[in-house]
Amino acid sequence: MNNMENFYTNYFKYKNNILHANDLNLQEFCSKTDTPCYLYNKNAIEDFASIIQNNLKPLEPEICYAVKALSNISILNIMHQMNFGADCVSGGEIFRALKAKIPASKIVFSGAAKSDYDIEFALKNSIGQINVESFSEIEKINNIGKKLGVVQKIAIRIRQNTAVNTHKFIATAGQDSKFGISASDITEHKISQILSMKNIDLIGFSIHIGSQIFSNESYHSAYKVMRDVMDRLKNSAINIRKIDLGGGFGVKYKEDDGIFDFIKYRDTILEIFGDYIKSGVKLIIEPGRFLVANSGILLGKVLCIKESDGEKFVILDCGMNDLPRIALYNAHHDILPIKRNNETEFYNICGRICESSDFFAKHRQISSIEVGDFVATLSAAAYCSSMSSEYNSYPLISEYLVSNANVKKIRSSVKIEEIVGREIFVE
Ligand SMILES: Cc1ncc(COP(=O)(O)O)c(C=O)c1O
Ligand SMILES: N[C@@H](CCCC[NH3+])C(=O)O
Repeated sequence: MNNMENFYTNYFKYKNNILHANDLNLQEFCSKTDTPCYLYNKNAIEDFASIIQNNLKPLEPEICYAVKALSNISILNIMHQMNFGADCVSGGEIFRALKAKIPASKIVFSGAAKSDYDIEFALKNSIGQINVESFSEIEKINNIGKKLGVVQKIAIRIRQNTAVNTHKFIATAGQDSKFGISASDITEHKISQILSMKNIDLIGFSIHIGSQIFSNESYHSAYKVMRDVMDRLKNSAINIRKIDLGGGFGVKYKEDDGIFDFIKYRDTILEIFGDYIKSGVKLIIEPGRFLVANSGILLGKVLCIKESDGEKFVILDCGMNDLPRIALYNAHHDILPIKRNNETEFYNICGRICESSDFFAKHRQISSIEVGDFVATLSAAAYCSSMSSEYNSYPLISEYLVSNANVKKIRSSVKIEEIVGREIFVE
């Protein structure tokens, strides 16, 4: 694999015109399993992790995987085996990370606003760091810390108010961003107030400007904002021990997409924070998408093919409930039939949900398919299962993990009886 690439093509390949995940024949797999389902490739995740580790080695960052990207506990345990911590945005994600054996000390709790319940859960479990996003949240943590007899380490998330080069729905910076505390509000006076709180230990700053970012300029300008705040506070009593740089590294969804330039990224960090790193301050990064996106596929079956007014429609037994990214962000996902032949056709490939935005691809040329054939939607690991829903009363689907040629189930689908069983029938 090209050291800088993290595309899926090394992990999902045709052999004798049948798509394989490593050495696993996906035609055989789909024929005997419960499609639709997701299938993730452990070898791919490990390789994508090495790309980050190798390129950022000189910085020795602590890597905290952003759990929201793909939150299955077996995936989190792969991250743990690689010595990564977890970036969580809810008590539920902290629960998952702990269940996956990630040490509490390696858990960072981020999020625009946190409930008392979640803060209490975090403090009771002695998590490593909370990235705070408002001054009122700091007071809340201090009060809960007092009640529990805990001193909580926090970092202040700095708001970046200039636009970031990515889809506007996945930017967490810009004028209308709800995330973080404005740099101008982080004054020496505020810092001394925080330092006087007995149940708070202010250990540094954090920033996260959005997701699927390729532009080094976006990182450069955000990290400069962070550095300027740190410089301005040089004479305060703050003892900076952690600089949390967030995640957001862009991945390839199609052949002609760019690749994230980790060397430029590394140089930017060294340029802006080199002196802090030299003096022993630890960096944290929080990659989510980059570690998993191209490790996974969504496997579905063709339920129906029809031609209507000259347009060919393929309808699959999965949909936007399983993979909402296309409907939400007009995202591109490659689609490959499991059995390939020499004929191609242009299809509108749709999900089975009763929404017109439920499609996988419009006018996409792929190898011709028939009813009953299996189809893979690629790059389906980041923000797919974790954002899926039971819309139209379709249960969440199974998840599988392949490692070399071995495949294991890592989540079972549920039965409709279980879903309806949560409801309370009031007549
Ligand atoms: C605070 C925080 N850190 C890390 C991430 C991970 O981002 P990505 O999956 O783009 O690396 C997110 C998601 O945007 C986030 O909100
Ligand atoms: N859900 C988004 C990423 C959001 C990242 C979290 N702030 C996506 O599918 O691309």
